[in-house]
Amino acid sequence: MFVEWKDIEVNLDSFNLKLDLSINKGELVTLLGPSGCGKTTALRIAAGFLQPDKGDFILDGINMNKIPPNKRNIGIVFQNYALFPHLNVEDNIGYGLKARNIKKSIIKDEVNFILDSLHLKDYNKRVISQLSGGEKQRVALGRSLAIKPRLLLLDEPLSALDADLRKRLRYEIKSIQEEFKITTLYVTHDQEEALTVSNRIALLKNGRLQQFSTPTQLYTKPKNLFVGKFIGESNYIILENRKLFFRPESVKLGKSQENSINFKGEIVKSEYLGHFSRGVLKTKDNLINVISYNHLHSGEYHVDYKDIIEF
Ligand SMILES: Nc1ncnc2c1ncn2[C@@H]1O[C@H](COP(=O)(O)OP(=O)(O)OP(=O)(O)O)[C@@H](O)[C@H]1O
Repeated sequence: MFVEWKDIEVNLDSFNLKLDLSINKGELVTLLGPSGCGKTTALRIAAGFLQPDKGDFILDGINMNKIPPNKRNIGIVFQNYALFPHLNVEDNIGYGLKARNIKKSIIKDEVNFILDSLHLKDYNKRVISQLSGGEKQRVALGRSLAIKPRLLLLDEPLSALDADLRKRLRYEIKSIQEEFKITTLYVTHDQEEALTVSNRIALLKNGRLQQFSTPTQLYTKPKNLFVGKFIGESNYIILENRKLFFRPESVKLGKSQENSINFKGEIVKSEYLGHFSRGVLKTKDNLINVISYNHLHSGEYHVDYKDIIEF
């Protein structure tokens, strides 16, 4: 394992985090979960801003517990940029290299390479105050990449940006992360962001890891109801004393003969969204969310057993 939170325990006033988590080299892992679940706490342990009460944080085989933040060679990007306003773009990106007394000509080449990768070619002399939010965030990313960190920590890096820009930048972050092959811990409370950028997602609730798996596994094979409901849309109904969980897209039109549960009902709510429709099917006992590529209408529906999880 390249990065490891090993038997970590943190006790804050009214919060307790227990964490065992590891990241492979070159992997992007997202910490996801509702507000207050402990995402930032886990990240602060990695950065060295917080000492765990128990356990070890290990990076590349070395126990980091006693190593101060500035000696860990970890890059961090926060949501609020934290750039130096009095320095231009190239000096911001080259800052960490200059502090390491690296030759000017080497810094220049490195900064240009990074600017190129971040689609910020020729931005060298631009002043920070005149950049857009997205550009500032790319410069912040560039500054962390320049020091060739062993681990990159991204703490809600896109939350200060508008929805469109967030979508564009998350793809950019992913492709840069892959290009630089940089091991990354990404913290977000946005499930869509987590699903699109991650190799694996660690979903936390109240300081406990609920599931650690690929986005597909998390969506299709949630280990408990919390995970199932947190990711995507879902149905959870009780039928003949059985608690059944299934996704709206698993509800299919028509009656099925075998290995499925049949419903008969009326579509009481329906939205046409172009390439698909979303609606609510009212049966005798339940309201069931339905998503379909066809227009929705009242009648017989079924869900195959293979698409149902019993919790
Ligand atoms: N220094 C501290 N002293 C006491 N309690 C703290 C401290 N820092 C954080 N907490 C508490 O620990 C819990 C977890 O906080 P944390 O910031 O890790 O959550 P989070 O998952 O990052 O939430 P958010 O998405 O809102 O940022 C919260 O209940 C918070 O109030």
